[in-house]
Amino acid sequence: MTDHLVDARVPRDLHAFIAGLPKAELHVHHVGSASPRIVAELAARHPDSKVPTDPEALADYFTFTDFAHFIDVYLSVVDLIRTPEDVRLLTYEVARDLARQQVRYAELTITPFSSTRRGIDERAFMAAIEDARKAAEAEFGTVLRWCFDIPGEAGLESAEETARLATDDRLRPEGLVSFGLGGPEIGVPRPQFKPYFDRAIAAGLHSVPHAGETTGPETVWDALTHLRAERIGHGTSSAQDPKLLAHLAEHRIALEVCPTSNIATRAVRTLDEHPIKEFAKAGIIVTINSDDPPMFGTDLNNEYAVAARLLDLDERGLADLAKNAVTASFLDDPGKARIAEEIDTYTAGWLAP
Ligand SMILES: O=C(O)c1cccc(C(=O)CC[C@H]2O[C@@H](n3cnc4c(=O)[nH]cnc43)[C@H](O)[C@@H]2O)c1
Ligand SMILES: [Zn+2]
Repeated sequence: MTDHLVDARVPRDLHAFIAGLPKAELHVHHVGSASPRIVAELAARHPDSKVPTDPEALADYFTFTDFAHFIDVYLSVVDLIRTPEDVRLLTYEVARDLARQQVRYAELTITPFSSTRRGIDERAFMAAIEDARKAAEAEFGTVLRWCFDIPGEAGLESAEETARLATDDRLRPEGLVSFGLGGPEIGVPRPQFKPYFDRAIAAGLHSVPHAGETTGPETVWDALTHLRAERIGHGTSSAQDPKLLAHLAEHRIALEVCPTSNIATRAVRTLDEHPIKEFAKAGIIVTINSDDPPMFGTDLNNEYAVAARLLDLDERGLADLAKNAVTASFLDDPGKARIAEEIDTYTAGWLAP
């Protein structure tokens, strides 16, 4: 963890505990996880890009005035990824960064439409991510699975293309487990995507749309009722609707909470105003995630430290958060048991007198 991420309000030894804690991450974006080094390297290959080629300059470039600005910047990085080798390099390096944080399992959200529409051959794209996934598992021990998401603002053409890539047995990658919906929520009503989620669910994929990130609780209800969401990306505005909080808790619909993301995109004003405490009080399964870590000046370990401060957690509380992510994941049962056991063993060893 780089020093600027260490929250001085969290005891140093809790940061050390977090750094070694085996973790799972369920809400982290492929392109959004490109490190400043990788982004700068890709930008240097494409001088026509407005993306800085100096990693140090990226911190300013990754400062957003609002969510729409974030999407613009995000797409400028998407534009840098133009070949299957770019895709493989990015994916492998993201896995390396996850492994460095003791992430044993991650569901990486990928937007294939954004790459195929920019000219990357669909079969070469799938081969690139699968090569990187297998290499990462062999070399880092980190298990990756994919979520393919629809960039909702790109409309039903992108929904059709994403559903085709996710359900055609000749194309869908072995690591694909879920189907999502990303991008701006404002002006992008969820119900229109029902046919595409129905196709994905019929093909055995799990539904995990973003909702309630930049719009109200009705978007979360729509994701639940029309898209049959099993988990919700962010779900931040759920805190405005006590009936929704109770529903999420009763039906064990986990929230993929990304605290710093919500501050960086101005969806939430300050961390102390983040509704994560309301979620925990309501008995909702809270998972902690970094979303687009380099873009938001954070990493997963820092997000656990933020959660420790906001929820006043000790080591056992942090271990429970990590196990929430394992429980809510789409990893097979033996894999879940293995990581949960690792978390318990690590925590017991840390707390042993
Ligand atoms: O690829 C295109 O051509 C395109 C055209 C119009 C709109 C879009 C998008 O909106 C892409 C959004 C992109 O952002 C990803 N993302 C990353 N972090 C978040 C988040 O916190 N909330 C919502 N979306 C996020 C998402 O996965 C899409 O790939 C693209
Ligand atoms: Zn996201």
